[in-house]
Amino acid sequence: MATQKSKIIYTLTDEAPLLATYSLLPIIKKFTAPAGVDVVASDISVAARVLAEFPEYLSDDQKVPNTLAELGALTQHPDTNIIKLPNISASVAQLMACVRELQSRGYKLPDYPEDPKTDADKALKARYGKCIGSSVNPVLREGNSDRRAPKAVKEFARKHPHSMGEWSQASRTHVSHMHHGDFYHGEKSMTLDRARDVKMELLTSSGKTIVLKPKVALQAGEIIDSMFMSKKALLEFYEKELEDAHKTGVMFSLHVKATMMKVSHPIVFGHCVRIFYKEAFAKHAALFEELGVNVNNGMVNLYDKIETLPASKREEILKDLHACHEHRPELAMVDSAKGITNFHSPNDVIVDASMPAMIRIGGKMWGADGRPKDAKAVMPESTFARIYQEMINFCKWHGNFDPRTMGTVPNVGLMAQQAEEYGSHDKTFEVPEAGVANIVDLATGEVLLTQNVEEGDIWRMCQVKDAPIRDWVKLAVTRARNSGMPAVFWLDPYRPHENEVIKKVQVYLKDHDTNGLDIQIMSQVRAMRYTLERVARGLDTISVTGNILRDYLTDLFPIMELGTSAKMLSIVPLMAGGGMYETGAGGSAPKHVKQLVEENHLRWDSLGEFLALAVSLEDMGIKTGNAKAKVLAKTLDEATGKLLDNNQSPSPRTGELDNRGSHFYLTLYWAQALAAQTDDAELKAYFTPVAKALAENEAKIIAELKDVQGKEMDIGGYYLPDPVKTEAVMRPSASFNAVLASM
Ligand SMILES: NC(=O)C1=CN([C@@H]2O[C@H](COP(=O)(O)OP(=O)(O)OC[C@H]3O[C@@H](n4cnc5c(N)ncnc54)[C@H](OP(=O)(O)O)[C@@H]3O)[C@@H](O)[C@H]2O)C=CC1
Ligand SMILES: O=C(O)CCC(=O)C(=O)O
Ligand SMILES: [Mg+2]
Repeated sequence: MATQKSKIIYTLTDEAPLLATYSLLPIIKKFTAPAGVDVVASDISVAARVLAEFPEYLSDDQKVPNTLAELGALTQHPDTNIIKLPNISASVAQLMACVRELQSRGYKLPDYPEDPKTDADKALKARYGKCIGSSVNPVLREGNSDRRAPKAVKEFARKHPHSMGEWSQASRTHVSHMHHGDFYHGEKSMTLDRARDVKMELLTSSGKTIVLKPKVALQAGEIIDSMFMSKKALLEFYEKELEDAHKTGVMFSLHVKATMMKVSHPIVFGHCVRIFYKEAFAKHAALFEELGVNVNNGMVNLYDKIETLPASKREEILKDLHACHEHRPELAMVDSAKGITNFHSPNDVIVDASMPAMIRIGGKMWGADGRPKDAKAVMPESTFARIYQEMINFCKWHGNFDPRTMGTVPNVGLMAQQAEEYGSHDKTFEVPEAGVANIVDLATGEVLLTQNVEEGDIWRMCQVKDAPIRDWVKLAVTRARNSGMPAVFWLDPYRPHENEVIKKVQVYLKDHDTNGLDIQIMSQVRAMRYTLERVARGLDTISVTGNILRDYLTDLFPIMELGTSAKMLSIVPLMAGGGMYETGAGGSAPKHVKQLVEENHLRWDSLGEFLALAVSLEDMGIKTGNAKAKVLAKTLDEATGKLLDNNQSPSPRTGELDNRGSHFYLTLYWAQALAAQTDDAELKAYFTPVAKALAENEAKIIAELKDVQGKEMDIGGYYLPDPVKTEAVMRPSASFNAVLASM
């Protein structure tokens, strides 16, 4: 058994990245073994997390360890080296589908109690709640984020530009956000003078005290914020924007981040759906209540619930819903062929990926007729929505970006220890009664931050600890120094939270030698404008941002520059000294699974995995003095470069080279690079015959990989695919398997 020092943990996740792993991981294991590096798989899929949560319902042979908790603990160990692939951040609908699948496979899990009445059901729902939304990344991300396009990838995009839509100056596409009553406008923030335990409590107008969060332990120097979104202001905002879109004939498109903001954004989403279908919801209020309809989980929830009704009642409801469309704007579609709108599920349209996709094609979303159309992109919370409007303004004036010439925008993101809004879901509450919402020192009774709130407002507390900010500033200076690029902190002095952050940044910058570096602080909109003026001139600029903008910008710029964020290098230097290497900056591409199952073609690009593995091996080589690991890293990078040069990344079209074919070419080039290098004679000797065998069998292997395509495939499950069936599908070339087996 390898020690922690020579171990790389490779996560098994969900959907397309999991399928790709069935093909890639066996290859990686064969290549790393001669360097004494053990690559071990660790299952953190949504299915595995559900099973780990409910051992008492399972037979002994069905029980699985809580691998996520184990990995979380390992992030605190200096030798830890994790390669993390994207995983599903499940909506309620996805969780329920996963549970149903597991039940059908003989796992006697309890049903998910959507509308719990008893205490037992409430407890069950809370346990399932741990598996919903973004519940993996915050546990593993015990460091800040360094995401960038590697040079070879950027060069490739310059030489082979992806398609970009036209931006017309007459485009009516725009962003709509709230101008009052949202989290931005009432925010209060402070830096803690000393460590304190606090509680979050509501003193209601009727005289009750409701403790919403009994205890949060805060550290000295930590920044905390108290903010709320007014329900009244939100509803007025939706009404106004729906009216505006209808009157002006522009399509309505709602963009939220219900995965990460798993408590607040489903509520924000649900209000929009209920206002859109106001009349139908009013007419059927009692019935919907009885059925437990909850459109915070999307219209899919309503459609599922009414399934149980007699056909005539169901038809009446559908007719009434339909009638609402008459006086409402056209809705953007997620799948126009299937009639699935933007309101179907809160996780279908996720801000970070959906806004760049829209901007990339010239400011269009898909209409019900399957055509791209101008849209009103509705993002209620104004804090970060404004950056998109700024980019749209720029595109309308200057036209779309040109991947051949545009500069690059790497990101250094404040992420560690559940920083800022993305760590706030356990401190987010829908206010049950009007009153005063206080954050109170438990020991002294001092009220630290106070807000006046009304029934239905969403109140939350955010935290960011001092050490992560210090580490983030250091990472920014290091990246600016190593890249020679100017670095801009995107921080808004008018926003109380960011004003506190600015004070710290100014102090911590002094800890470093910044001589000759160009480091500035600008509010988001100015930072966007400044960065875009440089981007258009081919100049590079590091964005140094908080956690939300880290997420947003690391899809936004890569999608413009590279056509996808899957090609990003995404490093998390763990604060305890280890490393986590994320693969790309995108998600798990659910559409890709469908194509594999229907046509046996997997268009997932594993470039993110190749890049992550190379830095993971390099890091291990440096930290443990394993020279062979360094050689593996260097040759892997050469192989990746060659794969790009030869344009052998997966094609989206069935019948052409797919994920498995690109894995073959990577294997061939990696073996050839190892055979050609002279730094390590043993590796050279080991890989020379492998390279020869792979090259000799190239035509046969590629033919075998191509021949299987075009037919339906069975992988035995979606959330828990059958390992034997999936391996057979993902490793279909007998000739390739034979070469690997001979190693
Ligand atoms: N780090 C993480 O764990 C993350 C997880 N997620 C999760 O992923 C799921 C899907 O999220 P979504 O917002 O749709 O974002 P995705 O990034 O999964 O999908 C957007 C589109 O990007 C393209 N894409 C992404 N990765 C690749 C790749 N490696 N190769 C080729 N194309 C790629 C695909 O385009 P095309 O269809 O044109 O091929 C895909 O449809 C959700 O459950 C979400 O929570 C999201 C972001 C990060
Ligand atoms: O954890 C998630 O839900 C998504 C993460 C994400 O989008 C990102 O880190 O870029
Ligand atoms: Mg993201």
